[in-house]
Amino acid sequence: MSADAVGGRRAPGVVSAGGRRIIVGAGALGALLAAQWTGAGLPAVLVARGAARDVIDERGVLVRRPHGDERIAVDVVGSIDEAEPAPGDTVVLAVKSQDAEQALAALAWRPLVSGGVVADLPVVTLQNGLATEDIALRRFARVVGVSVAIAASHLRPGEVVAPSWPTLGTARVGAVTGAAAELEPRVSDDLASAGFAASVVADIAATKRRKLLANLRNVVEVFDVDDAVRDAATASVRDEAAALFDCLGLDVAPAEAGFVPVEQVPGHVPGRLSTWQSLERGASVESDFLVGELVLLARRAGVEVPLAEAVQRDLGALAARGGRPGAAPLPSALAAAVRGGSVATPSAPAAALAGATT
Ligand SMILES: NC(=O)C1=CN([C@@H]2O[C@H](COP(=O)(O)OP(=O)(O)OC[C@H]3O[C@@H](n4cnc5c(N)ncnc54)[C@H](OP(=O)(O)O)[C@@H]3O)[C@@H](O)[C@H]2O)C=CC1
Ligand SMILES: CC(C)(CO)C(=O)C(=O)O
Repeated sequence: MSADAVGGRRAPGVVSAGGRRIIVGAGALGALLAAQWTGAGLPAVLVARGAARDVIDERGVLVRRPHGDERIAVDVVGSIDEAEPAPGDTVVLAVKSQDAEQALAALAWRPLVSGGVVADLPVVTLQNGLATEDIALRRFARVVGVSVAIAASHLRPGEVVAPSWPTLGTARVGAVTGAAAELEPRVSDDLASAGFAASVVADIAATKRRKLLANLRNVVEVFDVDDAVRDAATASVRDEAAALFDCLGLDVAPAEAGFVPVEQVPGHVPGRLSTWQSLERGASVESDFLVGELVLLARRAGVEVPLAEAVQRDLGALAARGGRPGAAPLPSALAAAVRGGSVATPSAPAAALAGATT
């Protein structure tokens, strides 16, 4: 830990040369990163809200690992101003995509302790989907995107299951514009210090498109499906998405070999991804920025993605009525595609995106 930081909180009047990681959002990734960085001696402060803030303030972050539970005291505050942001710090955005706009709007123009505003700092965007980098760029000149793969689970305030050890997951890092290019190695090193297999990639947007294809399981598994139907349905939506990217000429990074090994943690049911976790907690879901991102791209281009549309619609409606995972059947268009075994082909022309699934 740097000499000028107490926990992650800044000692009065002192600006850290290395800066602090100001993590916004105390869920699966944010609470875990705060715990990992604090444990590794890197200055970090967690901006949390609601019950998470109170629980973490009182008891620290409980990280549940394959070899046992660990409670790590972290510096937690309730607002960006309490974090006393200063030049040299880095903002790490760990909210879901649907909360990115309000979170960044609330902090961007707050003052730094020795002049300037928070938007002068670099921001690291950890979100799945494709939208957050542009949301950040609207206010921050230096944006570094990160695509994280980790089988983390967060169902209770202040508690994260991290079922892989000693490597927690993977992190692919890329500046969104040239203005942030020099930050890439440090952000990658930071994530390595937090226990991730981290590396810099040439095209973070292409990497996030690949991750979005993986995340289509997130939005399918919340319906009432067994494993076989889930996998077949995910493949159908994924093929439609891949065809869309292809048709729009959008690069998709090559697939990586799966997860780092996932081990057992007592009481934890593996394989329930972050959208499932949000629904289970009764929280808002990210689906408008996952499958909904595909719908947006398709509508802009005047093509149809009926499977993506059906999933977005039925999942949105499920969440809006406070439904829990499994409380809705697979959308009928998707069920029909699974029964018929029909999928879009990656090279399908625009018009065929709709036809291929009927
Ligand atoms: N979970 C995982 O394993 C993985 C997640 N990701 C991605 O990482 C991103 C973060 O996901 P995850 O950590 O799972 O999300 P979580 O829902 O677990 O955590 C997000 C946290 O941010 C809080 N929050 C929202 N807005 C604010 C705000 N304005 N100020 C302070 N806190 C705020 C939420 O509070 P509240 O609870 O009050 O809403 C919640 O605690 C997502 O884009 C996700 O897709 C990527 C890879 C793996
Ligand atoms: C698919 C997975 C687990 C990979 O990190 C993920 O991104 C999520 O849960 O949202």
